[in-house]
Amino acid sequence: MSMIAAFYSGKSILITGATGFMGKVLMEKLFRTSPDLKVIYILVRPKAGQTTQQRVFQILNSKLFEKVKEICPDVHEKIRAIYADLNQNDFAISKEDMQELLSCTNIVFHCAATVRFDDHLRHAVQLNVTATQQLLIMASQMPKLEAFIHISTAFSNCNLTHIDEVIYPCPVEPKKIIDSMEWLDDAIIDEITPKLIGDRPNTYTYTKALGEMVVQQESRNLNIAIIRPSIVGATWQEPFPGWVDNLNGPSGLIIAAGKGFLRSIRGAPMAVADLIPVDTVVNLTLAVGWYTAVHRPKSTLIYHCTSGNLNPCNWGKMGFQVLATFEKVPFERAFRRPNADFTANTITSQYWNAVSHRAPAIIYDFYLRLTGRKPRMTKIMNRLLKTVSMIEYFVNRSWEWSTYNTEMLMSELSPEDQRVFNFDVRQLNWLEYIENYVLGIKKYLLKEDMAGIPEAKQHLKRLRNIHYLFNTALFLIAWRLLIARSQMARNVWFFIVSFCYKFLSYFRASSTLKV
Ligand SMILES: CCCCCCCCCCCCCCCCCCCCCCCC(=O)SCCNC(=O)CCNC(=O)[C@H](O)C(C)(C)COP(=O)(O)OP(=O)(O)OC[C@H]1O[C@@H](n2cnc3c(N)ncnc32)[C@H](O)[C@@H]1OP(=O)(O)O
Ligand SMILES: NC(=O)C1=CN([C@@H]2O[C@H](COP(=O)(O)OP(=O)(O)OC[C@H]3O[C@@H](n4cnc5c(N)ncnc54)[C@H](OP(=O)(O)O)[C@@H]3O)[C@@H](O)[C@H]2O)C=CC1
Repeated sequence: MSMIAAFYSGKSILITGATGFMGKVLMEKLFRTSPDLKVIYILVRPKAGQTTQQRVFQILNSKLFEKVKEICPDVHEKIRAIYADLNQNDFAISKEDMQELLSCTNIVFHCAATVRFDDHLRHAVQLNVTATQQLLIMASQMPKLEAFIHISTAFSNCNLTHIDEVIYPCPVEPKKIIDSMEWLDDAIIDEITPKLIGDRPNTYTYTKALGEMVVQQESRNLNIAIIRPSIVGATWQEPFPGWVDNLNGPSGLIIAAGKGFLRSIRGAPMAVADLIPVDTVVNLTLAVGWYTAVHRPKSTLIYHCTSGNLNPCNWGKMGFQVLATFEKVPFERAFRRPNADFTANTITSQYWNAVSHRAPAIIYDFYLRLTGRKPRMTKIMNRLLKTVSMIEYFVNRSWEWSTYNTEMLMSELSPEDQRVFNFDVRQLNWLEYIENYVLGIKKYLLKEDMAGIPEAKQHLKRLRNIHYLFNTALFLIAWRLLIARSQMARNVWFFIVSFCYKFLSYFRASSTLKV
């Protein structure tokens, strides 16, 4: 019997960010392994014309929850969606709902965040810092609370190269930042943002670091733990391999590469690609929830959920395997044949950006214009290159995260818990994982049918022929122009032609002699 699964039975659990990538997988695993849990409260806002109830309905009817509905048929009754907006005071939660949350919650998992790299500092602070502070204040009024688990990121201290499982202070106190965001106007915030974030690359990593400081400062006598995952990718094993539902992290770039838009990137092929499957993060999170509540460590423990030090894979190998999978299961209607080249050299990368990304987009838009259609490829390419510029920081460096606490926790688990809540990334086979990831993107994100693979392969063959034709035509035109303008080129040309002629004559003569 799993001790962790048993621990969550009968519990009332509050999850923020449950509609997000990680939140959904967390809920799914909880229901699948502890179907006897009492209730999961989720804080949800209406979005894209959907009410909170409609959003929950959509999640429960997705492929991800198919197994759960067999194991826990009353799952609909065990989810309590509470209307909430984490940007508002008291999260805009009604008095009755707040009362219920405060009096019943046993465990809190705080997953909600803005993960946009370029979010305005005011908004990033509001969600990643102020909301965390407010949630902790709420938590301190929960008499039945056993553990508060905060999800941060392994990149909150990406300005360092070796990162321990400790909280590193930021120069300006989070409280001061929160206060200043209330009265400074946007223009001034824009001006001071680079100074505040310092040697971090974006507002996301900076505000996640501030969020950790807030957790430390507001911890009072709560049992708190912080989890720091690295780059979260598709599921490894559970509930099935390759599940993913958003474009964050590598997923969007794998699509761009598979569709032939993105063929090269400025990145160090030997740098560690610290990906971690989302189900691994969720298993660790649930194990940490159990450990924090039952063992009540004296101080706030931080757990790194990373792969690099235990089972490293680099970007070059990853790109190679992604490309190999495209050969077997290509994406449909590709713009160009896929390539996945990581080049550390800035000039080479700029060259490929011009030749392999911008020029084809301009040529295609020209063709669209000629055929009376609206040009769009240059716009798509600009957006893509903006995204690429934002992730370049992360694919040109390697980090070392110590994992003492995570390994200590692993050793505390019973063999059954180690199996059910497996977060031992040493068991991960990267080649298999990446192949399933690409397949998952094709099925669950692009919603492409496997029956379309022969046609997609045929399309790639046509693209290859067009590529050869185009290159040959380009070469001939360039050569013709060169010959017309330069005596030297003409001499070279006549030399090559006469050499070929002589070679052929010799070959013919020697074969006649033999007969
Ligand atoms: C040839 C080389 C490629 C080879 C590929 C195969 C090799 C193997 C794969 C590996 C590739 C390398 C991947 C590296 C990834 C590394 C990421 C490292 C991150 C570490 C940070 C820490 C991790 C975390 O803690 S947080 C999670 C990460 N967060 C994110 O990923 C968020 C990123 N997104 C943003 O910040 C914004 O969305 C931004 C800035 C990219 C775009 O903002 P903008 O306002 O311009 O547009 P949006 O309104 O947001 O979207 C417009 C449009 O773009 C689509 N889109 C959104 N995000 C992405 C994306 N990541 N990739 C592609 N497309 C994206 C979005 O859906 C919109 O489309 P519409 O059609 O207009 O709706
Ligand atoms: N994905 C990754 O690679 C990594 C993620 N992390 C961390 O993991 C956690 C989860 O990330 P992930 O699931 O990927 O992120 P998502 O962007 O998929 O999910 C974010 C969640 O936060 C919710 N949220 C955002 N703003 C509000 C708001 N104003 N009110 C209520 N809810 C809100 C979103 O709700 P809605 O659906 O309404 O927008 C969504 O449920 C975050 O803390 C992130 O920092 C850490 C390392 C890597």
